[in-house]
Amino acid sequence: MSEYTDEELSKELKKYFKHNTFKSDIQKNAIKSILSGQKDTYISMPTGSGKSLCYQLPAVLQENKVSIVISPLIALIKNQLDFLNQKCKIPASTINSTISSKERDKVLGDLKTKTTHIKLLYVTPEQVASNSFQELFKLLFKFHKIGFVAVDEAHCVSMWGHDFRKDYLKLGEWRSAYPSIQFIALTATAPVLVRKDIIANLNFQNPAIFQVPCFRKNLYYDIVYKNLMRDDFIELKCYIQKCLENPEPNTTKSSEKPCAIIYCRKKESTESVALSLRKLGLSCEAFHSGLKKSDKEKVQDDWMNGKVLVIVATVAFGMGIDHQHVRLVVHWDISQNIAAYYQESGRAGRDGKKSFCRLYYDRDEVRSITFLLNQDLNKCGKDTKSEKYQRAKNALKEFEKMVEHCENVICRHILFTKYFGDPPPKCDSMCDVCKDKKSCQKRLDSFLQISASASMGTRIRTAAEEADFTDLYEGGRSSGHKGKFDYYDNDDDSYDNDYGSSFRKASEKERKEERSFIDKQFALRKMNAAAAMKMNETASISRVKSANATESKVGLTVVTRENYLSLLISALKSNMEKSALLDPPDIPTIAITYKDLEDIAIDLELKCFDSCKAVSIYRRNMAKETFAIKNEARLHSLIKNHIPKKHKFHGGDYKTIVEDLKNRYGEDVIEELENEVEQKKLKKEKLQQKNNDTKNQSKISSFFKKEIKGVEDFDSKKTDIIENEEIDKSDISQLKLMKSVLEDELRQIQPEKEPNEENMNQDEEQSSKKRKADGEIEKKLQKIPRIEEGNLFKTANELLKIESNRIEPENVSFSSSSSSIVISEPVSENRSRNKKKISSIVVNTLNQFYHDKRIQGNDSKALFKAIARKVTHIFYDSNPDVVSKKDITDYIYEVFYQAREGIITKLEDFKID
Ligand SMILES: Nc1ncnc2c1ncn2[C@@H]1O[C@H](COP(=O)(O)OP(=O)(O)OP(=O)(O)O)[C@@H](O)[C@H]1O
Repeated sequence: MSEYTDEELSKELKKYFKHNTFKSDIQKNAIKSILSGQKDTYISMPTGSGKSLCYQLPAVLQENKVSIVISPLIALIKNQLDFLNQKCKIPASTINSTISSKERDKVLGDLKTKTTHIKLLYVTPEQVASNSFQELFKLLFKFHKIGFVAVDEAHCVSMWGHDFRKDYLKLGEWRSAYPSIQFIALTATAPVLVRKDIIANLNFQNPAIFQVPCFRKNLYYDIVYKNLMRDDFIELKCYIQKCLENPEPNTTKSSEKPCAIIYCRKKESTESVALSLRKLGLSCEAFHSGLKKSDKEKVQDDWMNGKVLVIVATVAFGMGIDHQHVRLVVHWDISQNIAAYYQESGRAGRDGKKSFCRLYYDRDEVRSITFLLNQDLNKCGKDTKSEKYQRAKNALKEFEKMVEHCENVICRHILFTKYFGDPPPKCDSMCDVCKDKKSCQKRLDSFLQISASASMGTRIRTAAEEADFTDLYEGGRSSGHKGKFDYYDNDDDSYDNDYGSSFRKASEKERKEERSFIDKQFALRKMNAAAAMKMNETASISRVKSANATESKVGLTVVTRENYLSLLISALKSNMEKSALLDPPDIPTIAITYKDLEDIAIDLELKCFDSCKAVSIYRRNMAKETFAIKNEARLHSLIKNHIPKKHKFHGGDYKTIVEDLKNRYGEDVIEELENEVEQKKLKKEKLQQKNNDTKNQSKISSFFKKEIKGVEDFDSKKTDIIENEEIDKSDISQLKLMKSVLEDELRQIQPEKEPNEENMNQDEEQSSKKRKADGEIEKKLQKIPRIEEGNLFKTANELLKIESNRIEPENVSFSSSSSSIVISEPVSENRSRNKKKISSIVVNTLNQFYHDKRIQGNDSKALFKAIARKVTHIFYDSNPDVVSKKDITDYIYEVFYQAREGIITKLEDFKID
């Protein structure tokens, strides 16, 4: 190919494309590099920056040669051909199914003649793979008719690209067969990983790389939390109107009118959003794959020509659509990853004028997407190395990055520069964070608080909800939280026409009545929506993982799982608060947020869910976990070892943390927190002084009330502190008491056994076997809080000694299937022996609760006995031929749990499923 001077090149640009200058130096240099014909070329530029010209101009300038352009979509090809043929009068064509056989013959004829006129031939990767194309290419290559091959949307080559296409992968092999042909890869701004993949997969050798920094300084980015919106569509409509304000309405051609795209995740949402906005008087249409072809074309044309201002579409819309005057791109639902978000939002402001990109965020959507991504991952089988698995895993990871960004207060442009490996941008207040960080933090805090209370089943109206969010509208209307009717008090005519003026004229009383009416309507709408969601999509909005698999455990519902999850979260929170009081950390642990506790709980809940086959076991496991966490005196290991997802930046030395806290919460916060820590230390000292106080509770219900109170106090932030009594190891009287309780109990529930030499020897021989079996219980019981090591085992061993005199150990064995101890002897054959075994397990398990002061009061001994007797009888009377030790211990855990929850208040309430 020939070398061109800048001047010559500019002339050609003007001649063929009517542009006076190149859009950027990168565009010009990339074109020059291609024209020099020496190297494969990688071009990465943001959407709208004129990538196509980089190959179109060099293709046009090559005499008697055709350049092949590989493009993923027929629709994209059609757009390009319309542009080239109609607007630029450049001969370009395709040979796909969209053209008639006559046209096809014409194209092939032109390509095969001595002088070829067609400059660009567009094909899909699937066509490249076809024999007919391969033959054609071979022929053209033979006669030196190939200019170069351009691979458009080259990220499709990379497994990590958001649009990966298997057929694109085959291009690398094909490319290797023609090493002398120059290849060009073009993609919108791609992350480093994708760039490396493209270059490797297309077998590029030492390519020339042209990459535009991803920062778009004319785009203003912000995030709005849906749960802070008073009325979604009214606010959305107002914002759209604000963004589409046209300072010169009379002189603007209709095709140059400012317009907007709203992206929704689902087809149904595009319809419902479009309908809602239309009802509010906005010129708006839905666009999605479910529409008839003719309807789609009409909607797209109307939008392109300015007849329709807002198009509400799924993310498939926009690829290859060249509209210069998109002033606003709204993501009504969160994007699936940063690259997609960048590309989609980047369709705004192609003309370089200030434009807006807003993302509306809520956790329900996050849950749905996470659920779907997890489902994809689960479908990939167990081969974690397979490409499918890796892609699914990566998709989940990429989505989590998006979520992390939305729940953080960091410059919105930094999200992109970091992702694409560019240096930090000079944002210059072109995002909500850089414009007003404090206000963003406030909104995020409100969002998190409301999300937390909503997921706990409560709806707390916070002061933050009353905050002023006027700035979201860049001086336009407020979102309604400041004053309910600020909507109606500004001078937006379109709104006044509907409601505003009537309000101004109305008397104060009438206004109040109307306010309350509209308030109710708003509430009703939200409630209806929520109810509908509950009925139809409980699983999809649930926080629990694998929600759709819930019914695989017969009788279990997502709602039940949600409830248990909430209790788990509440237990974690309570544990964190309690442990902080008992053992205040040197630095406040604010890095752990509600979201982190939720994450921990979700994983734990999933473990319980996955590991059990029956509902009852699930319930018991969950109860056990909750109970154990709630009563752990020290910071629970799950919290301790948790790496917070969204506050990673809290890490570092004390100085960094303090700096960060200052930035986030202002100067005063450090002093406040230090005082708080001081007070906590004092409180701890006081507590330790008090720790010998015994409580006067003689009834189960009064003891359990203590626990219930803990839950009730959760929201009011009072912490119910269970004394961390250190039981002295040499406290013989304690041991004696336990021993006497046990002996007493055993006497009550079974006839005294006469020791004889034979069974004494047997006991001796097998006592170690028995201890091993019971080791499993001990392991489980270690989870019960406030039991000092040594002390517990001392006591347990004491108890075992007594029991070993009474139990026939040969009948106690590990079951291979459940690893629980199974008493395999039929009850009918030896009922009294089985009773002993049941009672010993019951007593042994209960003992830990007793020892841990879970059974307290004036007559705790009697209470202990009563519970032991009751539980023993329940199992004995249920008369199972095979009773699992695990069943018994699980049941006891559940009894305590249910009592704490107020389900059991007296012995008669003890039942078995
Ligand atoms: N030098 C130039 N001067 C003026 N306009 C230009 C120039 N180069 C390209 N354009 C115009 O810029 C717009 C965007 O170009 P193009 O569609 O090639 O961008 P792109 O980077 O390929 O975007 P996408 O990634 O969305 O496909 C088009 O309307 C194109 O005609």
